[in-house]
Amino acid sequence: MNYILRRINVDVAAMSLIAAAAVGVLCEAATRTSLGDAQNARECRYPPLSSIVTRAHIRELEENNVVVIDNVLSPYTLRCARARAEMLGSIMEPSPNDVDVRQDVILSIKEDDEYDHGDAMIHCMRLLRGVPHLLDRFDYATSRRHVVPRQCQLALYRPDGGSAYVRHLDRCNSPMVEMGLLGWLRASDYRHRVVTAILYLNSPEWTGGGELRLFDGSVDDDGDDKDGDDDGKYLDIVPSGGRLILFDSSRVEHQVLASHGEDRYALTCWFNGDLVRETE
Ligand SMILES: O=C(O)CCC(=O)C(=O)O
Ligand SMILES: [Fe+2]
Repeated sequence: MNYILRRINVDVAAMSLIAAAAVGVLCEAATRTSLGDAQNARECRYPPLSSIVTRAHIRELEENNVVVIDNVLSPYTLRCARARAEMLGSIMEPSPNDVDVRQDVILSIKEDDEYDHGDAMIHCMRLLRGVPHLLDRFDYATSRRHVVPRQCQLALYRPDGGSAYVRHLDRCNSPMVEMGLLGWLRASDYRHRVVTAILYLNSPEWTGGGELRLFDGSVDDDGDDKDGDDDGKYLDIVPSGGRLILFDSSRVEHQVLASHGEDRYALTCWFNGDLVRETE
């Protein structure tokens, strides 16, 4: 009898431990976010951006799901920001994604990092982070109540012919049943992405490949199904230095092609928010 009671106690203790551990893992997943210190659009207002991103650009973003704006940096600012990116290159690391998915190295940077990024890189971060304020000001119809992360992603694709990023969507639209509860909870930051903003820090006359290939029904007009495969039509964006691209994170599938000749740098910020229309 004593033996049975002891055995039950051990089993109950073991089950309680397992349940507590499971709850702990789920709580960690549910509360995991890099947006804890994010700001609202108004707090990130950046006046120099008002002369770069216009009402017409926001209308174009609504209509085509993408807009490309060139020469947003002066040659001097671009050179300084590029120099800063190159300095950071040595401490950039592969992303936690599967190595089959992307082969770039990345670094999360923000204005108040312990090391000073210099005026040019800070200007670039402020330009990107200022975008949601203009989305609001010009009544962007696709999403609202934007959340602006403090951090931007600096990415480097080395010109090794193999560093690329497979076709993907920046917003996670996969249902819980497909991802599993844990993966789904962990992806909460990605489930609310609405707009992607990328600023390229390469030469303005870049010829090193590394195009950003956009797949999207509404950009087909300019796209060209060059290889005739079943990928459908696409639009290739050359990552020229000083080029800013905004696209709908919930709709525009894209991939990065391999570059050659030179290191390819991109600074990216993803904005979360509430989609006004549901994704199909
Ligand atoms: O660098 C680019 O052009 C796009 C990178 C990208 O798709 C991403 O980091 O999610
Ligand atoms: Fe992406």
